[in-house]
Amino acid sequence: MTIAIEQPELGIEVPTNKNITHDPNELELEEGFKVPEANTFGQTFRDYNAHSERKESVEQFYRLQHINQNYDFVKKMHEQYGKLNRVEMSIWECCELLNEFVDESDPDLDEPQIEHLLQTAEAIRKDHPDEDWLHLVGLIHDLGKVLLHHKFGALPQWAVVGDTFPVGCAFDESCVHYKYFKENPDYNNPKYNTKNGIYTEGCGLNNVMMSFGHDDYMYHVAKENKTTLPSAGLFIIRYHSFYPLHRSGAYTHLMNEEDVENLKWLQVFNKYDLYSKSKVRIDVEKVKPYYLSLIEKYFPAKLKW
Ligand SMILES: O[C@H]1[C@H](O)[C@@H](O)[C@H](O)[C@@H](O)[C@H]1O
Ligand SMILES: [Fe+2]
Ligand SMILES: [Fe+2]
Repeated sequence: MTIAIEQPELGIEVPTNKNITHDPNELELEEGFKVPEANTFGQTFRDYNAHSERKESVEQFYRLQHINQNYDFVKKMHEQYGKLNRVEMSIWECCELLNEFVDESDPDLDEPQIEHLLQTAEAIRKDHPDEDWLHLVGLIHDLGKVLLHHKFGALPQWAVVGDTFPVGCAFDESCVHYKYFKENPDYNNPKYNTKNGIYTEGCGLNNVMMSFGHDDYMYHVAKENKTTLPSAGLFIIRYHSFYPLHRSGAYTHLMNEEDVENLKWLQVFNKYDLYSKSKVRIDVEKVKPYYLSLIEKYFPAKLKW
């Protein structure tokens, strides 16, 4: 059974001066979550053109992602990874497997993924203490990155992380490092390179095939293992990397009414996913009992992955 939740009142929450803390390494959780002015490298968040030690490697990541993620590739990956016949494990075991990975697409973070999961979840918990389902979504939203692990065939980073976008219709110019799509075989394919491509206006995101990666995979894992998370929670997991939509407002012509409602929660979530990235460590052992209780509430003890 899926648990019903109320809609949030606000859409996007932009950083305001009132909430800014001046030390980027300080994750201030005392009086609500404060949006930092800069990331750990002293740059604005998600500035893909800023000169930083990660700029070149992040750009090379997007080059490969944009060349390789086409309609046929995504279809093939759904067939291979949709079966969930690789591993049986609990949600917490998966969190621990992520310990060794650093996301090569991320200009704002070079910490192991488990830190990011807890930082996101704890920041949400501070501001929305009663939405326990949203705390859990914070903890699990990036678990699909386990596809990088050798137990899952050690997929290349371009098949797992980075922003996502629909395949089967034209790539939108708001995508990060858009220029590299010109080398994608779908770019010149008339079947796939018009505004709607193979889709129809208002068809609903559920009918749109997204580039393959950790979002869609984790959505599938949660759904097939019969989570009781509300539909907004599943929507957040599935589309949290779809920045062209939730940040730039592209592809809205493909949404239906349900998507419009769910998008409000995704925009609440995004603030914590993005701006909680920092060098401040969370004491895992201290918060673990709380998260284990949430996992027990919303998931079976073992899941098929
Ligand atoms: O680099 C990041 C990272 O891979 C995140 O997990 C993803 O959700 C973002 O969209 C992406 O920009
Ligand atoms: Fe993510
Ligand atoms: Fe994340």
